[in-house]
Amino acid sequence: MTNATRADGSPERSVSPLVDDGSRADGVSSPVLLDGAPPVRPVFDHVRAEAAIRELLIAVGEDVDRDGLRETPARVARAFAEQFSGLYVDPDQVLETVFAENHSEMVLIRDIPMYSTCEHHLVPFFGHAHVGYIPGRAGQVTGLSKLARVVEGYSKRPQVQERLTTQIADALVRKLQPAGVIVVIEAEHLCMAMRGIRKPGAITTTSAVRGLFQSQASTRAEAMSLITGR
Ligand SMILES: Nc1nc2c(ncn2[C@@H]2O[C@H](COP(=O)(O)OP(=O)(O)OP(=O)(O)O)[C@@H](O)[C@H]2O)c(=O)[nH]1
Ligand SMILES: [Zn+2]
Repeated sequence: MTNATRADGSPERSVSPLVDDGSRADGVSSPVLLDGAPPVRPVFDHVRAEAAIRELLIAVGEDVDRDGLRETPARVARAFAEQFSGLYVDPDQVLETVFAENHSEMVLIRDIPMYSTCEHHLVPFFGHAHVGYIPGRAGQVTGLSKLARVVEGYSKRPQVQERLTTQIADALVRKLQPAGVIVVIEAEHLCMAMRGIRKPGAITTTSAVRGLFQSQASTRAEAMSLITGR
């Protein structure tokens, strides 16, 4: 990865920001921090994950050699690799697919199912993402599935809901140069439901608005009425 800087002195993104730039002395590749994004590793270390899960089961007092648990470390490692698969892709790259449709009105996908992992407790938070944008002057739109793919790429990481919401909005701004972006996420956090404060059913709503959705209350209200169905 290059360490170039922009004219204003801020760090330049490398062309392929998910490329790692070296290894630590212990042979573990070093994470790369990208503008506040979580550390990005080039590959999931299955061997290490399996060993760690085995240790965790021993720590809780389980017999890791009993029938039901023998395959569990490998299974959980595979499950974690899937849960955190967004660390190994660049969600922005899917937004390279654009069409010149000369469409200048709002495009909004409501109720995109979303599953992520709370980075504080490593348990799921899940719900729905609503993602909308107003094409920029060029009138370019992206593929509808690509909006859901961006949600997928950023949610399959250790996350907090606020950062997830912001990252999706900022990716759309970066790649589509739209006139406006709105992202709303509604989610239930299992760390608040199954443990701790134990409030199942409590829904957290976060939003990130950019451009016209930020500057025009009527545009934001129109999007919100489409999102809430009211
Ligand atoms: N802002 C924000 N907080 C989150 C999110 N997910 C989990 N949390 C909170 O992170 C906090 C971590 O608090 P700590 O006091 O460090 O951890 P804890 O002792 O396990 O806290 P409790 O959950 O209150 O038992 C908790 O208040 C969680 O509810 C998120 O997406 N956004
Ligand atoms: Zn949590």
